[in-house]
Amino acid sequence: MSVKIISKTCTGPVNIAVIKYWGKRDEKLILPINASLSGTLDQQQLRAKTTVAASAGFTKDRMWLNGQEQSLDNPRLQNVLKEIRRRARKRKSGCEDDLDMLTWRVHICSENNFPTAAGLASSAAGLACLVFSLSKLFNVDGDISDIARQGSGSACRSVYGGFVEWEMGKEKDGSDSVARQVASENHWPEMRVLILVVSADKKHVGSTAGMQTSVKTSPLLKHRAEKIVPERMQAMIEAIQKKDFESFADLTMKDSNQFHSVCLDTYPPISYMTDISHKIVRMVHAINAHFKKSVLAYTFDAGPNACLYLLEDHVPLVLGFINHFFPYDVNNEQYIRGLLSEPQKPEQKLLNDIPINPQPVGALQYIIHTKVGPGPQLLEEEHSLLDVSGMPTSLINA
Ligand SMILES: Nc1ncnc2c1ncn2[C@@H]1O[C@H](COP(=O)(O)OP(=O)(O)OP(=O)(O)O)[C@@H](O)[C@H]1O
Ligand SMILES: C[C@@](O)(CCOP(=O)(O)OP(=O)(O)O)CC(=O)O
Repeated sequence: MSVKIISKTCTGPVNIAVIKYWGKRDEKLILPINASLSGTLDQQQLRAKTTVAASAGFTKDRMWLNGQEQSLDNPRLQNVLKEIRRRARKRKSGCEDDLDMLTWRVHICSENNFPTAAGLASSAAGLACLVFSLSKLFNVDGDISDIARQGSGSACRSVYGGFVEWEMGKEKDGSDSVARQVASENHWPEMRVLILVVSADKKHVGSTAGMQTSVKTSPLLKHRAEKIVPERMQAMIEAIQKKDFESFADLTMKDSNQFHSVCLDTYPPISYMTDISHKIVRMVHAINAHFKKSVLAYTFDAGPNACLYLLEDHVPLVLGFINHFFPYDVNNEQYIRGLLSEPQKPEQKLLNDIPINPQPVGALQYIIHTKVGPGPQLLEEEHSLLDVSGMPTSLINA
């Protein structure tokens, strides 16, 4: 007789911060030195998908990512598993069909439908999805953002949809360093996001190591955390609540610029943005100058890729500008991915006003057109990535 397997499959979203998290006050619990705020992106375009299964028949915890077995030795993954089991035990809710699932080992299988470890926040989507899936498996309810936070700081914001704040908190045990939804994905339905992928290569300094060096060496980071971010968070929350795009955009760009200034203020310095990233910055400011107001905002994480926030009405013209300054290979049918929108060619006299030379074909690899979306989703059993024996349905990169 085969041993019973209980499993859950979920998807989890990426989030892109508009007020950046950079720096920890506690490395193990992952407690930040400042609050942060992000938009959760729609899972139609970017998502992690994870199946977690528990069975008395499994001999050890195992994990597969994008078709390859991974070690679960990683302390962050261990902390997440430990914390989920602890919470399930505490709530006495870990039992299903009167079986003590909490002593069972788990199998985890996950895949991302976008490049992993390429500055597109795969860790945030992946860890939020993992924690959400485990919470469904072990019937842990209530806020799980503090568990996701222990997997990767920014992951705590991906457990909610819409616009999400990660409160810095003050407690030593991290109990008040949690994510909170500022506005749902339905609050500002016109908000769109264009991700300009400059490079999908692995970054040379990871966020974890980069922010450790910044905390140790950057006086600007200290000033930012103490003096700048608290006010900026208030202003950003207000801008979102009022749907004031200009304020939202200005704050977003200033915060991205300050985060990258902190990186340069780090010793030795860290530079994530490339020449192409800086040309995107110039293009955005030129477009905003043309409109005589901010209609477009850039933000860059720990890599060269730009994330542009804008309102739906401006997407066609902005895509037209991007195609002019960053021309693409016309044979590349996959250049603009995601939501459909026909680029609108800007008038020549308008382009003449912008003192940027068009870049050679290939400066941008591709563009993802998406919007703000909901938090993690529970899927039906038929979507499982594990078969009836608890092994991955496909061991080839899915
Ligand atoms: N679906 C997933 N499930 C579990 N863990 C994942 C998943 N996707 C990514 N990860 C973990 O996140 C790591 C990548 O994180 P890393 O911070 O290097 O890149 P990133 O999140 O794509 O970029 P960034 O944080 O700069 O936006 C992977 O090596 C893996 O350990
Ligand atoms: C630049 C950022 O994207 C940094 C993200 O850092 P991580 O959350 O990846 O770092 P760890 O907590 O060490 O896992 C800014 C942000 O998302 O707020």
